[in-house]
Amino acid sequence: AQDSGSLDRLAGSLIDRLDTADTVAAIKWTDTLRTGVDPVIDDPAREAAIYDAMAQLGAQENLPAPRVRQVFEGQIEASKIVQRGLVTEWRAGVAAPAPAMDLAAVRTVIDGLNTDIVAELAAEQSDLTGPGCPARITPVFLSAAASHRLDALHTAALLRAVTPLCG
Ligand SMILES: C=C(O[C@@H]1C=C(C(=O)O)C=C[C@H]1O)C(=O)O
Repeated sequence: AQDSGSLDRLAGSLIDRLDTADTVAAIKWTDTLRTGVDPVIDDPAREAAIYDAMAQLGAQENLPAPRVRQVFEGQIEASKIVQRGLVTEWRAGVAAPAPAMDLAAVRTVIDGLNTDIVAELAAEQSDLTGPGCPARITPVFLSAAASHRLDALHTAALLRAVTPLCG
């Protein structure tokens, strides 16, 4: 697809997924306030389950497993950039928001967005290949970041999420 409307949809899904990091961080921080145990940002078992499920889903769309893996590494690392950044602010005394849902519920939201991202990757294959890809997609994502009023932390994380899209 050549219209940037569909790249906008992919940008929206990446930003929606990044938004979930705020909720996940607030859940983990609330646990920390209750238990005194440092928040654990990394959950390797959950990450492995995502990589497996998305590789299988991608295969149905003819997306190579290494490509799907790289894209989701980008999404997961981006989430962790936001979570670590927010926890650092909260540790420094900034008030954390009360989480709007529990971890199981937000993970269900993330699962849905993961599925959307695979479908959009498959649909946008032609826009996401070739040497012109970074120059073509970066402005779309930066303008989506601006229109969603992402702060510096979320914009930096979004760029991490965008980096592996060109493949
Ligand atoms: C979002 C979470 O935090 C981290 C990021 C993940 C992700 O982006 O999917 C998965 C597991 C954790 O390493 C979570 O724990 O669910």
